[in-house]
Amino acid sequence: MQKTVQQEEQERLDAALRDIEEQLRGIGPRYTGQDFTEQMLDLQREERKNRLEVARKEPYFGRLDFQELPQNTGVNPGEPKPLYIGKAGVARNGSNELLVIDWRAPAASMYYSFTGGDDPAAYSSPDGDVSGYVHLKRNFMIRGGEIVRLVDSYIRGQEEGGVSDEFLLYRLGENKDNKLRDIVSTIQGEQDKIIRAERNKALFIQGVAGSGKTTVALHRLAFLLYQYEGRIRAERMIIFAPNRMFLDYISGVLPELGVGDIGQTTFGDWALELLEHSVQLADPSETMAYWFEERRTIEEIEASSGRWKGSLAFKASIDERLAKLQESILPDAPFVPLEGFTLTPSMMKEWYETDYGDETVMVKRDRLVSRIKRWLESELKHRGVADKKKRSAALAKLNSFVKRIPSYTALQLYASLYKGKTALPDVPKAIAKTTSERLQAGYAAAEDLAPLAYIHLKLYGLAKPPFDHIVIDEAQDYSPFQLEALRLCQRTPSMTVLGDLQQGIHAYAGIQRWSELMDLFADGDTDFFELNRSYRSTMEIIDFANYILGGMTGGVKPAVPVFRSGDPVTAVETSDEGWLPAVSETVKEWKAAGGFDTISVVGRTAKECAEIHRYLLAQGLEASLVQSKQPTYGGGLTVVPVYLSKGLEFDAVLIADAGRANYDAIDAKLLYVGCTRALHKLKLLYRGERTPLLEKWQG
Ligand SMILES: Nc1ncnc2c1ncn2[C@@H]1O[C@H](COP(=O)(O)OP(=O)(O)OP(=O)(O)O)[C@@H](O)[C@H]1O
Repeated sequence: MQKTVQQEEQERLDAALRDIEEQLRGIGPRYTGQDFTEQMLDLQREERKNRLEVARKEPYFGRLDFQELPQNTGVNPGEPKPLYIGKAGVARNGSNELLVIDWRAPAASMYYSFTGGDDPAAYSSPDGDVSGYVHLKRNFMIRGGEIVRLVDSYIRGQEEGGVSDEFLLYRLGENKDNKLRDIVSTIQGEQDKIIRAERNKALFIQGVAGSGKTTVALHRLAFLLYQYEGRIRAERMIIFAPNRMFLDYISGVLPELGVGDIGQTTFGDWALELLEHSVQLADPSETMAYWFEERRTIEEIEASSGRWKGSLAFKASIDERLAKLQESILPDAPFVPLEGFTLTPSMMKEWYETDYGDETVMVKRDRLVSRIKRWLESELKHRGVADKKKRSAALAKLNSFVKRIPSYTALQLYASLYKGKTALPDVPKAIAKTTSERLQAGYAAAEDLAPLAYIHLKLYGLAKPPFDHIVIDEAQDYSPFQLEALRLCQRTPSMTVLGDLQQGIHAYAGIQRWSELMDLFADGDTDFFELNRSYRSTMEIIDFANYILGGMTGGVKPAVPVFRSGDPVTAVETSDEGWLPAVSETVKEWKAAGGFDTISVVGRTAKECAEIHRYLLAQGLEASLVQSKQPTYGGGLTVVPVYLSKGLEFDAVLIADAGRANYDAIDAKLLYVGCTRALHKLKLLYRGERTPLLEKWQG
């Protein structure tokens, strides 16, 4: 009897797994001796073992049959060869022949970029461009050594010749837990272009909610490490995310891709470390409370201190102050510690400018001071000055001379911008007052950290090696000044900067246009990508979210759904008394239906969430409340303020109260963020009048 495709593939999988097991058995115990060569060999064995262990779980997820065309015409192409593509490349035991090719390898790029049709496909390899025909694209889902799903998304010469989305749709239809996952088996062409984009540029990615920005950035790191092995190091890459909970949420992806050691931080934590914790961060929940717990007007947002301090105009004032400081370092009078001893200003200038050329201003200043001290010691010795009195008079003169050479910490210089004679004339009075008081109490607000970090870097430089690559997530919330500070930590721009202007809910601190950030770089050092397809939510949810943004001006781009249909979105009115029972009933109903692993009740404010949370607990529901300083997100049933839900996703979302009192016309972005967290199910309750954003919605 003829074997089915599934049986043939299962046999091949069994053989691959046997090979992998055999190789794993062949790796002996770890070397613990002192021999350096043996230690290096041991490290290589460990790396191989890690790769094999990744492969043992799921050796591959795809197969591409490729018939390479010879470079010189007239020669017949060979037979199509199957390429099995997995998370980790594995060679056959005892040979160089590849059992599985790594998803990041040049040939594997066709698996992602090939869109069907009879024309040749191509990829770039280190030996030049390779082209040929794709005959088959097959997707597998392998669990516990068994092929549980096999889908051919392209067979040459069959049907319409396009690549089908069936496998992608199947994956998108799955439930989510409390961690973001890798997507190697279903990376889409437009995402693959970003992942494989060249290294020495600042890539800016504008992507709608759920377009895979965060996921793509993480895959890009894994790609860069593979492609530029030895030239880019994991310890010199860093990911900036908005908060600790978000970092916890994304923390699974890189290990799944076999990548470790990449720093993950928030701008605040990074800046505080750079400043050696010379200042404490004021509680960010106060800022959140100010902007989100009460109503704020557009005028208040535009006049916010965060916007002002994040601006390039403020940076220009700081640059001027730094230039003045630089000029004031060199003494213009000679140093005469004793009669007949003279150190001329021109000598000091020569040391300062020639000997310490590229160092930052305070480093140069400190070296100059040490040099003056050494000069005095050697003069005293040289001229045989033994008299104690004379020596101590000379040292006293030295002390008063060097004291006059200005010395600043970042904090001192920053504080001087707001107070006293040195205050900048153009700082708005209210900003100067609150900032000064805060700094005096030993605290900085988030908005102070970019200028502080920038000043520190300009004064003292970077104590650590520069970053090889920087990822900034939710970059629409960054000010130009923040990015400028990070730019100082790199020799060449190599960044992935991603965000969504349509989710720019921290408008009091962030940007309105990407050009505000892109203009910081030289022409040719940036690239811009747009991701408009949304993979997270069903068509119904995306259409609804697009509707919310529909009334907004300013080049809003609707998200394009993948053709995945689900339940219609509903909006239900409740009375004040019936509101909390309605929230709890909905949750109970969803739990009883059993179709969702993660459910979220999204509230407008922390206060509203606390109220809902208490009620749900009293109803015997196990719910957790997300708060602003939370380090982890546990999944299950959560109650979360809408402004903290950004970046997360849930199988089902209930917007607790979409009434007018909660979401006014200016809150479109906030409601959009809340609604686009949902994968499969979205419902809104509202008390009293509906938000004007949904006034004409026919749901
Ligand atoms: N190619 C893909 N295949 C399968 N799933 C994908 C793909 N691209 C994205 N996803 C899924 O879509 C969801 C959204 O991804 P991600 O959180 O990275 O998007 P985002 O653009 O950062 O979203 P947001 O701006 O809303 O935070 C995730 O569940 C991710 O696994």
